[in-house]
Amino acid sequence: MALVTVQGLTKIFGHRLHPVRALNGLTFSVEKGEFVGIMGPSGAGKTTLLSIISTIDVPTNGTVTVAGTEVTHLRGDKLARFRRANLGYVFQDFNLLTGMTVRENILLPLTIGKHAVANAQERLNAVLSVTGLTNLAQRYPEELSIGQQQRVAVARALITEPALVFADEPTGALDSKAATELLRYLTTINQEWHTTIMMATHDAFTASYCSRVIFIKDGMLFAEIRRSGERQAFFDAIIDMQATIGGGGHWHEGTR
Ligand SMILES: Nc1ncnc2c1ncn2[C@@H]1O[C@H](COP(=O)(O)OP(=O)(O)OP(=O)(O)O)[C@@H](O)[C@H]1O
Repeated sequence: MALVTVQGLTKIFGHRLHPVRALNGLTFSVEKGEFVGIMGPSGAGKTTLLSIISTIDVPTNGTVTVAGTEVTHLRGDKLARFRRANLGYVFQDFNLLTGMTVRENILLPLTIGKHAVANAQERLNAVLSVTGLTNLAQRYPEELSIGQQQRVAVARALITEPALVFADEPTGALDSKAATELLRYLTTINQEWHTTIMMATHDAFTASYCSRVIFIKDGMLFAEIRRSGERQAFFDAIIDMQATIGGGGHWHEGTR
């Protein structure tokens, strides 16, 4: 069953005299339980696409349906409730609050949810465990490595048990060891918790952890490839597709 359906999505930025067509009639869907990578050369529209599916921005035309709800027209309280119930966000720069412990940062989305959550401690223990942070819960973000900080951001995204998690360049700030670690945790979350993940990335190594990669160029669907066997073979196929799609050297190619 499709968890996400994107239909004829178009986004035009800017002035009427100088419009920038960031998305140009994109149509695709994502099944429940998929781990989908969004790739494309710089300026292809990856961030714009994720922003619209994740309800941070609105399209100029087209629709996005998530878990049976058309999200493109949600506003105000309804939108806030929908996000809290269904969506989790992981950004490149983590956005952790420095004056709060790891535990407090992770629990924050539940606190914002106004009503007390009965099984908050249970959920906290589960997300700490699945992100390998159980022994670091009382630390402050500045006492953690960059990779551990990014895992706190993942744990925070998971605390509300969202069906769908968005990650925009989640390994962008990490060295290769921390990136590999994070990707293994994301894989576990996807496979054991069946959380659907949509991840924009430039990096072929990062994308090779996905089950499917959608390539966009100039705001349009260019190709998609599915992983069927070993990760290394998928990585090679992604590299080949990057070469095919071109993009004037604007890829930050994975070399790991
Ligand atoms: N707020 C905005 N106003 C005007 N143009 C914008 C805005 N946001 C994005 N764009 C343009 O839309 C196009 C797509 O941008 P987007 O950031 O989605 O691409 P991307 O694939 O994420 O690129 P990158 O890999 O470099 O982050 C680009 O041409 C960009 O300049």
